[in-house]
Amino acid sequence: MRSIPRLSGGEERMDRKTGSSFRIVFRHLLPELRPYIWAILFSLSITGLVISADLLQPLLFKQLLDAATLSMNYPVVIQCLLFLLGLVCVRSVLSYWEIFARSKVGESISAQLRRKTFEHVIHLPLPIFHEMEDSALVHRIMHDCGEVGRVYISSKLLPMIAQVIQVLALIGFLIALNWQVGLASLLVFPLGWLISRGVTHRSHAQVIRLRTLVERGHGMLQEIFSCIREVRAVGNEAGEMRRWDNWLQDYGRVISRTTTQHHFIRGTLSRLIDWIGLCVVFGWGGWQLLGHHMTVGTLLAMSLYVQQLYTTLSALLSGRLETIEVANALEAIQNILQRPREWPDQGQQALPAGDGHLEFEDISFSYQDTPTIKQVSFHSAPGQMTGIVGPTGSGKSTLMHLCLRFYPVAAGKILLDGQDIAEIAPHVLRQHIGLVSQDIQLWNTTIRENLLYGLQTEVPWERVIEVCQKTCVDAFVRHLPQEYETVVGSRGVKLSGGEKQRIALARALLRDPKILLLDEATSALDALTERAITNVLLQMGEKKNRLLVAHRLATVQSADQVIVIANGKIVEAGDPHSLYKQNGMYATLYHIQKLGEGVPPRS
Ligand SMILES: Nc1ncnc2c1ncn2[C@@H]1O[C@H](COP(=O)(O)OP(=O)(O)OP(=O)(O)O)[C@@H](O)[C@H]1O
Repeated sequence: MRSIPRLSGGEERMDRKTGSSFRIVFRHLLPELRPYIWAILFSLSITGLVISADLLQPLLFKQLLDAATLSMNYPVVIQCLLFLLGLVCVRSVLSYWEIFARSKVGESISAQLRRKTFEHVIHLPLPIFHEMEDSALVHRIMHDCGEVGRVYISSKLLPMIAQVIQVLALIGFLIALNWQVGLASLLVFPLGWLISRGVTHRSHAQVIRLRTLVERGHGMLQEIFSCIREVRAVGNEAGEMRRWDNWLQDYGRVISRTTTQHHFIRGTLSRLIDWIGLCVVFGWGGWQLLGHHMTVGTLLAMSLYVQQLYTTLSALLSGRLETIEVANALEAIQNILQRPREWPDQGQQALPAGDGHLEFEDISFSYQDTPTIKQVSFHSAPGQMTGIVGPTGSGKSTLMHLCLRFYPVAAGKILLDGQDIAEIAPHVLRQHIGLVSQDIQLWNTTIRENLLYGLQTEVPWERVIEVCQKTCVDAFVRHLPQEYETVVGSRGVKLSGGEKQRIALARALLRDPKILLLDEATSALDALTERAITNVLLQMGEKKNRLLVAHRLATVQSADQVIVIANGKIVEAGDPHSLYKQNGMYATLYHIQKLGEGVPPRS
């Protein structure tokens, strides 16, 4: 049997993270960066110009001060001042374009990653959606992909490349101006690097914990808001508040530690190194100045270079934390992208010729390791209505889902017009099977758009109205202020259960499928509406193959055959009348439901 792949949760994934974050980032990011190579080069060349302006500035100050203090050459002073003013203006313009180019690359990569991940996720097999929280998938696509492109690439990675070049150039300038003072000022760097390494190492665990916490917080909120009726109904607002308070406490603890460490590296530590560096320059430089081995201009230029150097270095060092974060985000995205898709376009691209003859041949299926369907065999022909009844949890819905290839069968075959459905491409198969499931999902849009959702061909509006009249949709829609343009709310919250069922039924019929699968599709309807809809289903008798799961035996009274399932096995099968006469499970269910107070169904 094909096993259903497991997708590990956030915590599990974080714990097994090893190796250098930089290696992970580069391995996963290089292929994403390739299409933007020209934009990146453009951005880097502008950054190069900005850095050149920054490097030129202390030299101009040196020139200015030396001209003023040594030779009293005021025209040179004025020239230097004007040049400095021009340089600041040019640098500002360049800086705008630098940020623009970087943001463009970052945003484009975020969009590309989001598209790729969404495209992959939407094709993942259903079991993955059962195992993974929706909020985790949303977090991957919205937060992680954004973090990688918008935050990391545009604000960290591209500047980091430039910063490395800038550091090398600054060291060169310092040594060129005065190699002894220059080298001495660099001695502070290893100290800063060691401290930052220690802090970063400790921060790693915090960063991982923070990510997991944020994801859990999103999941909790999503769950509470989507179950708000249940929360209200049992009056558990205070309980949810306590849950949320606990989360806030945990989050507060971790975020304050992470932020402190982050600011410690960025602020305190960098300022400390900065100060020590300046002390070295001014101490030794001042000494040299007194001995006339250095000019005031050189001392000022060196102090400005040292400041630039340590600001750049601290930015580089703090980038390590973001690199850890983004490595985690990239691993999480890869974890999804590596999952195999749902039988990618495998199988025949056309249905076999036929009217929709369905045959279950010795089907068995398990969710994980729990056998759910056990050697089920039956067939249903076009024009037939097959009722499927049985105790709750016996596997009725699962049978419907197997028809749609939501899961692969473990043993046996389901044949559609003689062709094993495992050989038909899922999207082709599903175009010809209409499903109305127990758990009806409507989109937060108009009734009209919900009715037309997913239709591959244009359907005339008259046909839509005709179907809506038959399925009793039109009757209630006409009473709504905006009729078919009424927005139904999130998951159809503004409609009653029965109204949602009618819309779902109309939507399935509009697809004009060969096979119609109705899983408790009329359970929320009143007896009169249910009868009206059952009549419609009966009228479709000449063409369609209809499978009807129902708890109310009245729903399957007119079925051509009824399959009774218990514990994943067929225990009885036949037409309703003969089943009743067998005095087995069907008859027991029948009596329990007191259908007609013991009057047998029509023969
Ligand atoms: N995604 C899933 N993962 C694991 N087990 C599942 C999953 N879906 C259903 N099951 C289990 O499989 C069994 C059959 O479920 P199924 O929904 O097919 O029953 P059913 O007969 O349609 O029930 P009901 O009449 O209550 O709708 C149940 O025991 C259920 O708990």
